[in-house]
Amino acid sequence: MTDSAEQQEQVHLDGVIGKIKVAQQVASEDIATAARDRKDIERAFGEVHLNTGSYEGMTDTAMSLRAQQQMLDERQNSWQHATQRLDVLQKLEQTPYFARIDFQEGPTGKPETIYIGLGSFADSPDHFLIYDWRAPISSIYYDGGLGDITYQTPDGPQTVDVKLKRQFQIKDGVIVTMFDTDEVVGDSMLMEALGNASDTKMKSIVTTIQKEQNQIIRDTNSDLLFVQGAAGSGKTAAVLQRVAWLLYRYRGNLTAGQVVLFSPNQLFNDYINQVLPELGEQNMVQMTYLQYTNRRLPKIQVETLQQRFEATTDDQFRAVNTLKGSLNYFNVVTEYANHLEQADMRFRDIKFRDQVFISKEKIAEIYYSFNENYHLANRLSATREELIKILNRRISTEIRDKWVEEAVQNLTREEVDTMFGDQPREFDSQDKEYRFLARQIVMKAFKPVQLAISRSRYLNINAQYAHFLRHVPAMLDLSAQGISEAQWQASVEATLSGYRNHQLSLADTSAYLYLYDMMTGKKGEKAIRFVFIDEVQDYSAFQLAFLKFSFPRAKFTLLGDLNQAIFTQENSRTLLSELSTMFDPEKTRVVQLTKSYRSTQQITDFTKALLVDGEQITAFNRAGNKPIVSVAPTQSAQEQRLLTQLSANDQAHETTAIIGKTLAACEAVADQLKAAGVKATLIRTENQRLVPGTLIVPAYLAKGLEFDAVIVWDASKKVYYDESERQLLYTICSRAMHQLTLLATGELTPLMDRVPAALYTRETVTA
Ligand SMILES: Nc1ncnc2c1ncn2[C@@H]1O[C@H](COP(=O)(O)OP(=O)(O)OP(=O)(O)O)[C@@H](O)[C@H]1O
Repeated sequence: MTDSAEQQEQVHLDGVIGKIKVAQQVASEDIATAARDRKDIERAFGEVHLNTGSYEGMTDTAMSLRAQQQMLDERQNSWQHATQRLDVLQKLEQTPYFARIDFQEGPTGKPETIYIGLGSFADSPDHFLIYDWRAPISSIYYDGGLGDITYQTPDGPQTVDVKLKRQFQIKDGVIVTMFDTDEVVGDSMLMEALGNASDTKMKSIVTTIQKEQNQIIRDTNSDLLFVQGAAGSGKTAAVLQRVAWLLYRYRGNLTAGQVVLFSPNQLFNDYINQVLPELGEQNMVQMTYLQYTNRRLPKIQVETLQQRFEATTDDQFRAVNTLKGSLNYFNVVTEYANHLEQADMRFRDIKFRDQVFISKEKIAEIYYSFNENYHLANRLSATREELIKILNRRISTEIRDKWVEEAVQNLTREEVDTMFGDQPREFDSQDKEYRFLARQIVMKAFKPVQLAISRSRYLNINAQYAHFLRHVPAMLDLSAQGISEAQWQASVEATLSGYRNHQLSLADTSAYLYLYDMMTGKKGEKAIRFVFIDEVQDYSAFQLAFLKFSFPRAKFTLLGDLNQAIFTQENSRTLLSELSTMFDPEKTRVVQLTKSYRSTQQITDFTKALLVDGEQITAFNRAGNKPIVSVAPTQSAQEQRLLTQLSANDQAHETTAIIGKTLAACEAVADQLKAAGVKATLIRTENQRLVPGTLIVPAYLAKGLEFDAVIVWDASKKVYYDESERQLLYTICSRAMHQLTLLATGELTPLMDRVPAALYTRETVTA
C-alpha cells in the first residue's frame, strides 16, 4: 500500500467527517425545534378550559385534549428520534467506519465501494457514505475474504465478487492504521482488540465479529437457537450484538422492551449494560430467573443464589430436586392442572366484613356446574361471571338497607360532588337520584368483594399446591427416580413447613407459579418476541419449559457451556435432548463455538486440560505466561504468597480477582488482606457493583465475568476434593485473561491430576 493510498483515505475520511458535522448541526436544530414545539403545546394544554357544564362541552374538551396529546406524542417522537440520531452522529464523528469493501455484483455489474461503521450515514436519501454494520451488505465483511461471497438479504441470497477488503483503525478522526486483508476478519485486528486490559464493563465487538459468531447474530429462521460454546468463546458478546442486530432488522416492529435477557446474576447485568448503548441502542429487559419468579411472589423468600449454591446436597435431596427440575415433572403439573377441570380444585370463602359472603362450597358448585367443554381458563371466567351476578343481586337488595339510607343522608355536598364526578346530573325523579347515590355507596363498600372476584382470590393456590405435592406419587413412578414414597412425603412436609415460614426453593417456585398460571388460564406474555438465556446449563428443563410457556410467541436463543454447569452438573447433559422435545426440530439450530478468545493460549490450554473432555476447545493464538500452581505448607505461607502475587500483578498493571469457593472463604481472605493493609473490594452479593482495583469474588458470582488476572483461593484438596467440583474449578480458572495463579495449602486438589505438568509452573513454598 502506498502512502498516497493512505493520504487518499484520509482525504475521504475528512470529507465524511465534514458532512457528519453538518448533519449534527441539523439534528441539533431538529431537537431544539421539537423541544420548542413541545413547550408550546404544553402551554396550550394548560389553556384548554375544562368545560364540564354540559355533556357536549365535556366531549369537546375531551376531543381537544386528545388532539393535543397526539401532537405532543408526535413531537416527543421526533425529539427522541433526533436525539438518538445526534447520539449516533457523535459516535460516528470519532470513528466513522472501520472497514471498506470494494465489490462487483455479477461480471457486468459496476464496481462499488462501501464503508462500514457503527451506524448508517447518508448525505442524500440514496447516497450512503457509511453502511450500518447490521445492513445486509455489511455481512460480507464478516463472512469471507476476497472473491465470491454470498450474503442474505430480505429477498434471498445475493453473491458478490469482493475485490478489496480494507480495515481501519481511526482515532479522533485520524487514520491510525489501515491495511488490506484477504482474511475474514484480520487476526491482527482481533489481537489488538483482545490485548486490551479487562474492564468493569463489557465492550462491543463490532469490528472483529468472527464468522461463526456472525451466523448467530444474523439468524432469523430458528425458533430455538442453541449456542454451545467454550468459556470465553464470545457467546455473551455475540448475543448482545444479536440484540442490536434484531433491533435494526425489525426496526419499527420491535422495541428493546420486547426483548428479554435472562442472566446468571445481577452483577453480570451490570457488567454488560454498556454494550447496547455503545452500539446506539437501548438496553433490553434484563433480569435473573430468580428476579422473574420472585417479583410474582413478593411475600416469599425464594432461595437465593448463595443458598442454592451452598445448599446441602445429600443424595435424597438431590434425587427429589432432580425430579422437580425435569420435563417429566413439568408434564405432571400440566396433567394435574388439567385434571382440575373435573375435580379437586381448592377454593376459599369470599368474605365481606369478616362474614362468609360466598362459601367455598358454593363456588365449587358453580365451578363444576359447567360442561366438559369448559377448560380451565373459560371455566374460571364463567365462574367469575356467576359470582359477579351474585354480587350485583346483593348490591340491588342492599341498597334498600337502613345503613345505606343513613349514609346517603349524611353525605356532605363535596362527597355528593365527587360521587357524580363527570356524570350528568339530571334525574327525572328524586328517587332515581337517591338510588344512584345509594348504589355508589354500596358498591364502594363491596369493592373488596368485587376485587376478590375479579382477581380470583377465591382460588386457594397454597392448598392446591400442597394437594398437588401429596398427589405426585399417584401420577408418577417415584421408584424409577430412586425416591421412596416415604422420602417423597418427607420432602413434601419440608417444602410445606418452609412455605409457612415464607421460604421456597427455586424448583418449587417454578412449579407453584406454573400451576397457578394453569389454574387461572394465563397464557403468558405475548408481547415478548425474543428471549435470551445466558448460562443455560444452570437451568433445569422445567424452568426452560416454564419460560417457553410464559413467552409463547418468543423466539429463544440459549447460550451455554455444558462444562460450566455449576448448579445442575450432570443434569445439564440431558438438557439438550429434553430441549429437542420442546421445540420443533426443523426450527432448531445448534451452533458450536470452540475457539476461546478470552484467555491467552497458555491459560486456555491449562483450563481445557482440567476438563475430562475438553479436547474440542481451541485457543486463540495469543501468548502469555504459564499458569502458576503454588503449594504452601501452612495457611500463613499461602497468605504470604497471595500478597506477593497481588503485588506482581499490580506491577504488571493487571487487575486481579481473587475467587474463593464460598462467601465464607472470601470473607476470610478479605479480613487477611485488610490486616495486611492491602486494599481490595469484597463482592458479597450480586447487587453490588464491580469497581476498579482488586476484587474478592465468590465462585457463584464470577459467572460470565472476566478479569486480567485470577487467583484461585484456595485450590487445596480439602476445598476441591470431589469430581463434581471439576466444572466449578474450570469455570473459575477460565475467568482469567492474562494471568492465572492457583494457591493451595498442604495438598493440591486431585482435580489437577489430569493436567500435564508441562502446562503450568509448579512452585513449592517453604514455611
Ligand atoms: N469476535 C471478537 N472480537 C473481539 N473480542 C471478542 C470476540 N469474541 C469474543 N471476544 C472477547 O472474548 C471475551 C469472552 O467473551 P464472552 O464473555 O462473550 O464469552 P462467553 O462465551 O460468554 O464466556 P463464558 O461462557 O466463559 O462466560 C470477551 O472479552 C469478549 O469481548
